[in-house]
Amino acid sequence: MSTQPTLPDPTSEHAETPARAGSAQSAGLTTRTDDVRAWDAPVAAGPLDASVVVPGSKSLTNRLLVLAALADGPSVLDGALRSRDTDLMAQALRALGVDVRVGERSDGTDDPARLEITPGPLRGDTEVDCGLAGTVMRFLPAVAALADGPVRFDGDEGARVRPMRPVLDALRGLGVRIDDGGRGTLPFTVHGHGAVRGGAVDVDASGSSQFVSGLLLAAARFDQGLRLRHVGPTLPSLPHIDMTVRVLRAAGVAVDDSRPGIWEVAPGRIEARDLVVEPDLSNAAPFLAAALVAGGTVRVPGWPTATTQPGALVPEILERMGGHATLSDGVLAVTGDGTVRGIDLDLTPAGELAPTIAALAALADSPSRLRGIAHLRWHETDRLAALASELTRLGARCEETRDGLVITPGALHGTTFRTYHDHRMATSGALVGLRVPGVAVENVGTTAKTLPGFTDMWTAMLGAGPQGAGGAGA
Ligand SMILES: O=C(O)C1=C[C@@H](OP(=O)(O)O)[C@@H](O)[C@H](O)C1
Ligand SMILES: C=C(OP(=O)(O)O)C(=O)O
Repeated sequence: MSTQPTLPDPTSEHAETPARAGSAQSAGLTTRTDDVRAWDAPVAAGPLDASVVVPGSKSLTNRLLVLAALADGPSVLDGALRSRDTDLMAQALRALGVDVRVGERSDGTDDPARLEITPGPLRGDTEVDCGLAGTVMRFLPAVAALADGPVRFDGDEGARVRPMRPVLDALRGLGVRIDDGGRGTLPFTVHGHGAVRGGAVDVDASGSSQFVSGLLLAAARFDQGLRLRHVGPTLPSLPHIDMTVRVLRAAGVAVDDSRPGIWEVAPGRIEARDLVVEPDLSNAAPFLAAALVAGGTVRVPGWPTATTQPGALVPEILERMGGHATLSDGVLAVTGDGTVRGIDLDLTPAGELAPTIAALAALADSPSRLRGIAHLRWHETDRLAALASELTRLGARCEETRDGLVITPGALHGTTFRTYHDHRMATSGALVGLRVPGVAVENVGTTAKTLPGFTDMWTAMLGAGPQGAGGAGA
């Protein structure tokens, strides 16, 4: 059953996730594209009054690209996100024989947010660069298994510690040969032979919901379809799995999700569709949170009335932290008066919001506890270690628990805010910098993973540039 995201019962308990090998400081120290210069985060001069146009959802763009690549005819995506993660997805699909090109506006100029996708026979003997994108490394192995030869997967150094074993073992159970040297991580080779038998698999998705989504997305193209049962102790990011179910159904695929933790996808055609991508509500979060830190109002147009994005929880969370949120004519407005309240929050359904909420919590008038996010140890970096380290260096107290963080605000002072190649660490540093002078965000260019133009958008929000601009810059 696909539902609107809701916050869990505050009394629920969570199982432990083992510590990541290597600390946030050592994980993924180099990438091919990052700009390591620090960016002086601007301090808000007064209350905000801004509208911010947020580009398309990463999660929807990359799902819809995969489905379009597997569909029975050409599709057009409008409002698609163009960022490192989505461009890597497009590039990988091209390598697999899919025609993905940038479309045009009615006046004949290029429209970067319009992507035209024409499927072709899936080719092997090629390579996929996953960068640091969980959606690329978890969504494409099942697609590669349908190709006609070996597909070699690799990515950034930091990507080589992100878990892949549940996806690789599940595909093996469905008849696919994969070489990963026994590591259960990148790099690995999927030996596609044009078809996947399919059938029933058990998957422990407590480490990432993407293990489930990545198998469901291609499952209609398996000979027997798929029956996937989650067997782990916890299941993070359920809204992202609901999103997968929703986009599959919109493409005419029969999915049964009526039993909790079990998904059945019937074999059949994936219908080509022309679709418009919703704005990325998780990327909207730091902008809306800025209204609480600086006071004033921040508006985001194009806010969907019904969505499976976990960012749908942002208004409720920001209200609990002292803001006021209204949705009118598709515009979400968050107003604050500079007061930030501490919160006790189970973020199991929406772990990708944690860096933003943790930054807010460091500026609050009372301690906060974030729970249900043990799996963040396996995100772009070990986010629990990274947040604990950077918020502590700023002068707050931030301690890791077995499944989250306890944050006690303190007298904060400027420092270099280290970002560990994590786009959401960078936007969190910017948020703290609105109130704390002297915060320099290291490698702010890492925001290009999902939000190129972040620094221009941020300074525009503060009134120092065109409102809602998303153009050049980081
Ligand atoms: O399927 C997706 O698009 C995503 C699922 C989530 O992953 P986890 O379940 O690993 O948190 C989320 O954090 C990530 O940003 C995007
Ligand atoms: C966890 C995230 O990304 P990924 O899709 O790479 O897992 C994220 O964007 O917060």
